[in-house]
Amino acid sequence: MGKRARSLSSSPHLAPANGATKKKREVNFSPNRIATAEHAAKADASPPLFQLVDAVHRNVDNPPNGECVVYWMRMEDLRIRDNRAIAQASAQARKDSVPLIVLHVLSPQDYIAHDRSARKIDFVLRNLQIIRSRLSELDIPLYTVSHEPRTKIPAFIHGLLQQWKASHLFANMEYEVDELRRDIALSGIARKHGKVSCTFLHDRCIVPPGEVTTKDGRGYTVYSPFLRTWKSTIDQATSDYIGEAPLPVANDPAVRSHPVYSNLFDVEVPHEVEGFTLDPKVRERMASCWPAGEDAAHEVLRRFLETMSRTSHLGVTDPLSESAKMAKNPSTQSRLGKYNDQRDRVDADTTSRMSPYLAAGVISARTCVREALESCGKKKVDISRDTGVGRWIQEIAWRDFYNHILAFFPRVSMGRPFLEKYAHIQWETNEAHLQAWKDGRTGVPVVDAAMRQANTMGWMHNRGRMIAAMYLTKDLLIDWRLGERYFMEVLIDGDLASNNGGWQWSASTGVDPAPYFRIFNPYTQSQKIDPGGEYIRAFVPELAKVRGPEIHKPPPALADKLGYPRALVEHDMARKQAIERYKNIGKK
Ligand SMILES: Cc1cc2nc3c(=O)[nH]c(=O)nc-3n(C[C@H](O)[C@H](O)[C@H](O)COP(=O)(O)OP(=O)(O)OC[C@H]3O[C@@H](n4cnc5c(N)ncnc54)[C@H](O)[C@@H]3O)c2cc1C
Repeated sequence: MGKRARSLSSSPHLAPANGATKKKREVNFSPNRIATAEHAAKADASPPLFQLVDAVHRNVDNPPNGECVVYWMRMEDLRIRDNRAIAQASAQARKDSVPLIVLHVLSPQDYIAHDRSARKIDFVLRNLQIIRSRLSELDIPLYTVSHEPRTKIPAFIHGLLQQWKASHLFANMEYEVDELRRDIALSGIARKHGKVSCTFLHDRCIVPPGEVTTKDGRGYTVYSPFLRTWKSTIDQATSDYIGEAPLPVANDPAVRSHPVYSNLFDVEVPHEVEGFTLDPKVRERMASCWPAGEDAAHEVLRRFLETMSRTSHLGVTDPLSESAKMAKNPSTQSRLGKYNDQRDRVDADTTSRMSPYLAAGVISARTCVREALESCGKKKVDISRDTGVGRWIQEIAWRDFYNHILAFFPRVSMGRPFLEKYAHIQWETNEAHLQAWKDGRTGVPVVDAAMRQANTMGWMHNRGRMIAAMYLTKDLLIDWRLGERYFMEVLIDGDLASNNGGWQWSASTGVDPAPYFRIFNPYTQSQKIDPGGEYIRAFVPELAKVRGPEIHKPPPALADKLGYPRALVEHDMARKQAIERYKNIGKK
């Protein structure tokens, strides 16, 4: 984050709904939340990604012989398969006939600065535990270490590299401002000492930021032309963009008796990080809804590609619990095959639910696209609006798009609206309304079902996210950043680029946003995405017995009788007020 101009006010600690057992750790650390317009403009003028790319070009070319190669696995990188940095690190280690060491740094201050949810940290640890044992089978140690303060991480890493006599470090890039600046700092230290070559690779997106640009080299800010160029870029070298990176090769088992490296095998992955402890019941529920590990991620994907959707799986379920029904013709009948028509329905598992795995890098976006195309017998990337696979790949392209925005316009990760003119909208500061929204007690059933789905599962359907976000920002006129932060605190798939993109779209402050005057009517949305009310009944038990259209908008007398809250605001009035507020920026 950049220097703070002001911080956001909201409830001082995590809402209990997210399962964190206590207030975030008592550390003397208060990250800056909102940069000034000047700092944001400065970052946009010289995006740190391009400084890092430049630093990589000025890397130490021929480092002195070392005794190991290090791969630094980040929290969005939690896999061994199809991972470019570990593949290159392994190739370098083989070339130099030295062992490969894998490093993971837990950084609690970064978790606080980025509003990481305790659920996400738990998911990271669960995945690391599996990775550790997989790597151990290859005689590769995974060394997990916690470090504070976060500003000292570059020097700390460099110290470790020296201690281990490493010649090379490889890592996949993270596109958030703080992380880019951290890597630039490490590159600088390494160059100054001249002993270690640090290589940062593009791996998160299908097409790296910087490769899909307008004719004059700028980042696209509208999705449709981005998508067309994205596809034509991939078509020029499909296997380069979606081909699989090789697996790492096993170390010589002699590494287990090395005086220094042998000890690294003994270091276990912790079961929790202080301040991010989950209530045991929530932990169990998260582990059941989101089983960790690459095998689980691949199986979740396989089922999406080959099996039919289930109404029994609209909510809290183990995605691998019962055998899903195989589609006779997967390319038209599977969840992928029907994605084009069914993706907006919230009353079954119509979408892939891959987001926690993609956000933590438990599976690569390349693998998802490759396997989706293979399942339909396609060789070229399909982005057609008329096929399930085409529509689904368009969603993966949205993920790329928002990452490109993050890289080209760092302001969005500095708490600033993409459209600076909206910085001065006068938001309401109604704590009771904000809390009701968080708790799923707004009195609008579809909004409440969506929020309770997030609170219970750590995940929400895309339509639910759009409706809940639009409701907070337009009906309640509450600052989108408070919603953005709450989603990060409660979701297991919290991802800065997609979350910020989604919030700024809903608040009409972002790239290619919903125009401010086109405000969702949550009641008509509800009828479209949950026509029979199954989704609402699953998450809002007060309404479990309501049948017919009243489920979408219970009359006040019925709501009172059932102990369900009355609507906080009247939608038509709220809509008019929001349009006025957006038209007259700065005025209440
Ligand atoms: C307000 C708001 C907040 C959001 N916050 C997040 C977030 O923190 N993390 C996150 O991963 N996604 C976020 N999204 C995007 C989207 O809602 C989720 O990616 C999607 O619901 C995940 O479900 P799925 O895996 O079944 O998606 P599918 O429909 O199966 O799509 C496949 C994948 O494509 C990507 N994708 C799909 N839709 C989008 C989108 N609109 N923008 C970017 N990528 C997309 C995701 O990686 C997803 O897993 C947000 C959207 C909104 C409107």
